[in-house]
Amino acid sequence: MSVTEREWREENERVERVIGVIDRKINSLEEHVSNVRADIVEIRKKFWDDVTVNVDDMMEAIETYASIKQQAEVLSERERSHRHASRQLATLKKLKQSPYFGRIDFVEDGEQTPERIYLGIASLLDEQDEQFLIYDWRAPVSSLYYDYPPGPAQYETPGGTITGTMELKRQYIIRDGRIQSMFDTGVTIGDELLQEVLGRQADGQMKSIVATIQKEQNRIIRNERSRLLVVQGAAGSGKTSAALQRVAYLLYRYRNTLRAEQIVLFSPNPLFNSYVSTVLPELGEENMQQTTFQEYVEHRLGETFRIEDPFAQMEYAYTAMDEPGYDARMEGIRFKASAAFKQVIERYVESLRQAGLLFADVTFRGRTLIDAEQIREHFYSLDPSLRLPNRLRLTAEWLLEELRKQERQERTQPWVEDEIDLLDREEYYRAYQQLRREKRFTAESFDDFERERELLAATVVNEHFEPLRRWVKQFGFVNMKAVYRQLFADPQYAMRLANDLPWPQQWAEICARTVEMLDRSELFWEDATPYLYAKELIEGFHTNTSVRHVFIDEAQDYSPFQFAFLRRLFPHSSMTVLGDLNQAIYAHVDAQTDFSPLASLYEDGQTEMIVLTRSYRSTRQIVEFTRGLIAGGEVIQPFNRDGVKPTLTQAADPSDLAEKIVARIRALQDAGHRTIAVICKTARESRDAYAALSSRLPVRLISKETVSFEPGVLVIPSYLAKGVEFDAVIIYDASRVTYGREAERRLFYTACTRAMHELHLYAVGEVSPFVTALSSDTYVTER
Ligand SMILES: Nc1ncnc2c1ncn2[C@@H]1O[C@H](COP(=O)(O)OP(=O)(O)OP(=O)(O)O)[C@@H](O)[C@H]1O
Repeated sequence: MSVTEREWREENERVERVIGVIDRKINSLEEHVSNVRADIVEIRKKFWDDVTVNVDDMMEAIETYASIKQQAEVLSERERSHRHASRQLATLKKLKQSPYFGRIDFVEDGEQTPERIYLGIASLLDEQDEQFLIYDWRAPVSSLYYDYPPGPAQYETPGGTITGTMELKRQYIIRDGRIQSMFDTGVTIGDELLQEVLGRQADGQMKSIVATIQKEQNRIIRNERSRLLVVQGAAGSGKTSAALQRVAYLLYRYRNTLRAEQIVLFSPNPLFNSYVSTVLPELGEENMQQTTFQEYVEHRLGETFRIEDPFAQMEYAYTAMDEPGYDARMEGIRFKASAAFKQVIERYVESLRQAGLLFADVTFRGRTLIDAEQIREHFYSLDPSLRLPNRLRLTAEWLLEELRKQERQERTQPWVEDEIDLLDREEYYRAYQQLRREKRFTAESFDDFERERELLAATVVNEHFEPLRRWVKQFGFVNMKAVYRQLFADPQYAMRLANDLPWPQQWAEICARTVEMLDRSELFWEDATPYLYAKELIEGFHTNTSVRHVFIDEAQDYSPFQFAFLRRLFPHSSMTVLGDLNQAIYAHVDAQTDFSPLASLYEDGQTEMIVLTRSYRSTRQIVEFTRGLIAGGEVIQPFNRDGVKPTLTQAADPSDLAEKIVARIRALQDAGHRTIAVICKTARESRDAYAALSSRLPVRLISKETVSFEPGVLVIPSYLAKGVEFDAVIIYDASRVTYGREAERRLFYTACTRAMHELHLYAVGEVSPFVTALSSDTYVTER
């Protein structure tokens, strides 16, 4: 629909008018900010002048305290005001560049005239603070824009449903305060704007999509009904984008009660964290907390074990096929992530209520104070109907009491004397002063040398016992490593617990490998969650009660174990879980075919599932190629953006391969592509590719330690490219040797679907059967 000249003029005038208002607001806010800043500097400078520090007299001390407190409160109020104003200023400056991106004219039922609603990244009131010049995209009325074409429409407000008719829906591209283009649209969100947005070059950072959110994505963003929202979405369907806009939405919707740090996003790797970190600031919001499951495990178990990282496990799964024990380890990886093994752990822990829990001696300076056997006897003498964590708490109390007795005896040990003699003068004096203070109100005199030695001895021993008490309070006396080891030490042990459960054939070998690792204080990645789960069942669950929303991206790579775990960790939190089962690349998810294990996490009726099948990232040609790589791919709909077909090039040998790839990269650069990724299957292959290419052109090797990437040419292992995208993707080796086994199909699919504009595959020798099985008109063979 075309927009008339008169309308163009009116719209231009409106933009100018609005920018005028923004300018004036910016000016007055800048003045305010600078005044507040001056206040803060002044208060900080005079902080100690205004308070009379006199702590000798009780009354004066109280006054001094009150005065300090008052000053501190004024200061923190000013600082808060400064932060708030600075944030507002930053948002206004963004609005000045692009005040809004959409308009709807909506006539509410019962009204005569339509209201014009302009949508932008934040609300803006006129100078009288009466009329909205711009509505925040998250305001209830704004959902009309995302959900309906012109015609009958309705939206929800806290007070109920509002119905009416949308008479117009218009979109704008406004840059540097000027309308660059504008169009009216009949369908939900017009193709033109999306074409424009999706056709742009990538710069290594994810973008906000507020102007073009699609209806089905809006359902995810504004969902408030479900405690668990599960999104299964095709590659490039906007799962991550929707998740981040949802964070922004929640921060707006619950702005009086929810803070950014109460939202946690679990991401697949640190690189991804940096990739998405700009979206929320772009929308004028603070970033949520970001972490990875690995980081959490490290935090909990890193002091006890050297834990294999998930990428090392992945590297093993895809490179070690010829090593002895490979099949057993892979079977172990799958089994240890399964619901069956989770049950084994639960049954095992249950059995420990009667017998079998293993303890550690309580030792001090190389001597055993209370041995494991005594602890065991005490523990099992407690009421067996009590839960394990409660019995441990009682045991800890008993141990602390025992320690108190031991501590008293310890004071006469020769080492204590030595230590007292070694106290430097200052410590001695401090101890002396402290003792004097403590004795101030008693009748005893403090002249007695013996008495002084006694008290110093008590202090010294007390200090040395402190870590031991802490250790007891943290249940260090449970020999958790031995408890977990016991499950594998005799292969029959766990099998007896299993009876009806599916069981791995190579269990004996799995057990032997696990024990070997544990004895070296190492933990395979596949053991990390079961170990932690068992530990928590025995000792009581750690919980984080302040977090309100947990987002799990790339959820297909989590085991049911990990989900159950996160659910317990964040008991007061809702969850948004986003994933694509076709991109499940971890060895443990082989057997998992859907997200159904999630359904049991919350009560009935609290879970909702949304499926996204439209893919936005890649051109139509790329989607038509990639969807053929997976079963059921025909449901994936490409967004209709045109590009060149993927190419397949066979090279004669590795040096021919490098030459051809270098030529391709140069051509891609000449065509204006800024981020070009040479995707390899593994880190090992990446190193080879890097060695072959880096002497001929500048390339950057991405490894698991890399924390951010900039535009340019990258060589990257497939599993680190998860979740991110590039203008052009080169598959370094699409041969049968590299991508031939069924287990490699999803890895291959994940790698190919990272491409936005161009996809080029290379192979030395026989081509991967995943490609040759495709219809030959989905790609072009080049020489
Ligand atoms: N509504 C939209 N408007 C504009 N761009 C969009 C929209 N939805 C998605 N995109 C773009 O499509 C690309 C893919 O989005 P995103 O990374 O969120 O998908 P994903 O489902 O998480 O993908 P994957 O599972 O493959 O990692 C991004 O460039 C994103 O900006």
